[in-house]
Amino acid sequence: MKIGIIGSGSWGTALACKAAQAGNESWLYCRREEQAIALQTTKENKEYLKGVILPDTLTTSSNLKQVVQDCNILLIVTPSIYVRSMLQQLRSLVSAHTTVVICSKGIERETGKRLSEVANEELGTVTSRLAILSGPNHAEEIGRDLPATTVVAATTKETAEFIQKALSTYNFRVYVNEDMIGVELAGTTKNIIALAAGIVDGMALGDNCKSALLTRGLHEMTKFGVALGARRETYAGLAGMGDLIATCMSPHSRNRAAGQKLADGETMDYIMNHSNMVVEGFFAVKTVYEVAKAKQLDMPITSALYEVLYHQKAPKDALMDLMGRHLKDEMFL
Ligand SMILES: NC(=O)c1ccc[n+]([C@@H]2O[C@H](COP(=O)([O-])OP(=O)(O)OC[C@H]3O[C@@H](n4cnc5c(N)ncnc54)[C@H](O)[C@@H]3O)[C@@H](O)[C@H]2O)c1
Ligand SMILES: O=P(O)(O)OC[C@H](O)CO
Repeated sequence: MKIGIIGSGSWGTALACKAAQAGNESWLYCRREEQAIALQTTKENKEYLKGVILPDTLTTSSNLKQVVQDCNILLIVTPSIYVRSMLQQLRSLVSAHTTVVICSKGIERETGKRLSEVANEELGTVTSRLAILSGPNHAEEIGRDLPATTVVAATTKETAEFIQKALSTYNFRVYVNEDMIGVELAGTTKNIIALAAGIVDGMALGDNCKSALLTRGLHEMTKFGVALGARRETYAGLAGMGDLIATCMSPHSRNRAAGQKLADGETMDYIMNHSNMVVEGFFAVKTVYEVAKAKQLDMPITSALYEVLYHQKAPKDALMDLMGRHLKDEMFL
């Protein structure tokens, strides 16, 4: 099978390695021709996934048509802010037999739409085979072929199982889940909690505090997802709790690291302008905050982080406000 990967950052590169390892013809699209040539000749993506040797069955190209033509599966792995414009470029190249899988984690900033909704708007007249892939997946570890799992949810179970078979390897176990909304929103909202987890680490608030943040964070993620049509059970699975743990605990997480830098006194503007890597939680917090407000959902951690990131509230004041909230029943959604 031919698998095209759109986005040659760390996750796109790691997924391209997996697609090749699973026995497929793997085509990685690079926006810049010099990057495509560098990756092909050095067999390494030094900028985004240093130290991972690219397999010989992985081809890089800056020619979008060459990558997309006759693809059975197309993985979309750009940062969420570029997904719509990328899908618009793909519309004339994708055919009815192409399965399009969104692997980015986020929701559209301007509209609050899920990326699979955006994909349906942009490609729905061309293909109905749309899917989401999400889970506890640090590119650095998957690139090194450490054992990992992920979840795929699609418009039909048959489509999800098709992707499952195409991408699974002896060390990469792909599960399917019927809840597209939950898989997608869990992957988006865990980045918000990961930013907060980095602040907790940076302020040395301790393990009790961090585990409280993760637990109450999962509660808040679930509340948001269920209000938007997700299934509660999804949040106890790999795309929910699994990814929350991976992102909040890992030294690889860019979201967690950004939170830690904030606690160390760097500004969010500085952090965003001094990294070539995407910090999705920064965008997600604003959009999720606005959607939650419109739906009158009480999202205290998201709201606190929104104040810290967008209105320069001091993290210690946000913490005091969270701890001083009215006392309540733990399970009340
Ligand atoms: N890195 C991971 O471990 C990981 C794992 C799972 C999901 N994701 C998700 O995958 C998505 C991509 O993240 P990443 O980590 O691969 O990216 P990255 O941070 O490693 O790299 C940034 C990417 O943005 C691309 N880019 C920059 N400007 C662009 C533009 N104008 N148009 C299109 N692309 C542009 C760059 O080419 C590069 O591919 C994100 O939504 C992220 O949350 C990442
Ligand atoms: O490095 P982060 O924080 O973008 O997280 C990467 C993945 O989403 C972890 O599953």
